[in-house]
Amino acid sequence: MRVSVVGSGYVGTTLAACLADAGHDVTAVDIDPDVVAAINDGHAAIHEPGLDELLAEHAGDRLRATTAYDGVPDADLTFLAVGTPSNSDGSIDLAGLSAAAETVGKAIARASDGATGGTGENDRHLVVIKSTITPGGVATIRDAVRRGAGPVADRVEVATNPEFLREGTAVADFKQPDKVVFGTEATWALDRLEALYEPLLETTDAPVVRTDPETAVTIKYANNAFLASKVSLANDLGNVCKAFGIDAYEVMDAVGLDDRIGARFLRSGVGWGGSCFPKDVDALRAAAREQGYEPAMLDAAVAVNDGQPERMLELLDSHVDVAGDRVAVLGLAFKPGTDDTRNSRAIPVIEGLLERDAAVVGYDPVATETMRERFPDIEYAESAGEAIEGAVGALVVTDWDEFAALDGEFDAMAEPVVIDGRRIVERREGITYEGLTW
Ligand SMILES: NC(=O)C1=CN([C@@H]2O[C@H](COP(=O)(O)OP(=O)(O)OC[C@H]3O[C@@H](n4cnc5c(N)ncnc54)[C@H](O)[C@@H]3O)[C@@H](O)[C@H]2O)C=CC1
Ligand SMILES: O=C(O)[C@H]1O[C@H](OP(=O)(O)OP(=O)(O)OC[C@H]2O[C@@H](n3ccc(=O)[nH]c3=O)[C@H](O)[C@@H]2O)[C@H](O)[C@@H](O)[C@@H]1O
Repeated sequence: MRVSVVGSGYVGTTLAACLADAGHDVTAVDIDPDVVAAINDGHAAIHEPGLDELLAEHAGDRLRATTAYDGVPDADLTFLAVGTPSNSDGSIDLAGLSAAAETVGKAIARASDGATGGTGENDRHLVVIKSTITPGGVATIRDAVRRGAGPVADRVEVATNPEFLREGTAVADFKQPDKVVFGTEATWALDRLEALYEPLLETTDAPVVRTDPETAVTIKYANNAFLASKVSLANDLGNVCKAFGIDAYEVMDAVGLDDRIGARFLRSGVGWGGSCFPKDVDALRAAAREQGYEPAMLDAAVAVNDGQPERMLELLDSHVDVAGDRVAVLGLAFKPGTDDTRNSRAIPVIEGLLERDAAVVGYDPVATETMRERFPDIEYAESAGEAIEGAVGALVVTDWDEFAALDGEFDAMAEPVVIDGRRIVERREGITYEGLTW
């Protein structure tokens, strides 16, 4: 099938590359010429394991990138995968997505040249919202597409198909999803979505949920809200464990054996960050409040999460006064496997250290440059060993595997105080080790 994907970030590029890999003919559209050039060159503008290999294989063949929307009218489906950032009150900002939606509509209208006839399947256009939007946003985006399409608006259908991939494992998650959700009430649109996904679903047992567009996007929010709250509950329980000197990991490993609970997303520590959990939980809270409901559990999940970085800093304070001294922050990305630092827990940790007048040195295997934009004045090291050399404290914020291998490097610390926010460094002789919840 012919597919256009508008927006080539973490989701759009993964979607475009995986659909090309599944045999479809894909055009990736982005307003950023550097992103487009990178894809056409066979690599991604972002760090995502497995993505460069797919782009190298398919770019220039079944996958092309462009800043133009010319390919949209000929596509069987057009995905919208543009970002939906937060407004200051937590609600989502649909401006970018609406602009892209309207441009898609205009491209369809231009190609139709004002013709309004034809109700056959091939005269219809299917626009699929991949971006995460609240239920009320579906009508906003549908209106934007139809406004752009003008005289041919009634030939354009808008469906939703929320995405559940995680950064760092995006390609694997897209190819082996836990579920696929289609949100449309038009039979022909559902048929097209099913035909598109057929080669992907052949290789998985993933169940398909078919529902209306608004329910589909609500499933996405409920999913993220549940996972974020699950981690927050693990953190709340973890803080209780720490108060009793009990290892929260031993406790939660056992709790996770109950399959009503499940073993995943029970890792306590410095909390959740990233471009999605914080944004999506806030958007759902804002949307609920707008409807007159205060979502107490979600409010609490955020409050627990916001408290974890400060707990980490207080543990450091209990061992050493860092004013004027070097302190290493190990890990800047919001999770391992990505260069994304959006809402990384490293941000409040660095801010807290700067408030304490520490000389902060950050290290991350891939996310240094993105963090440098936010904190241009702190020092950045080339390795974890270099970062901790001469430091009076090391705060572990991201669970990169390489931190587990640190050993003799700790000998070069001025004071070997290690506060581990991710349970990645092992307790050992010669260092003062504190786990956040163990
Ligand atoms: N990052 C993730 O792991 C996941 C993100 N999502 C959702 O998917 C959406 C996209 O997220 P990301 O890929 O992380 O965003 P991103 O910020 O990485 O990428 C968005 C891309 O859209 C482009 N863009 C902006 N306006 C455009 C326009 N008018 N026309 C064409 N391109 C345009 C930007 O240049 C950028 O390359 C968001 O709604 C997000 O909540 C959903 C599941 C997972
Ligand atoms: O909507 C989205 O964009 C995506 O958000 C999350 O994916 P992502 O943010 O990429 O990464 P996660 O693996 O979920 O981690 C999120 C944060 O939670 C933290 N986390 C996760 C699991 C855990 O047990 N403990 C924990 O602290 C991670 O360190 C990270 O900071 C969801 O897991 C995806 O299903 C969803 O598609």
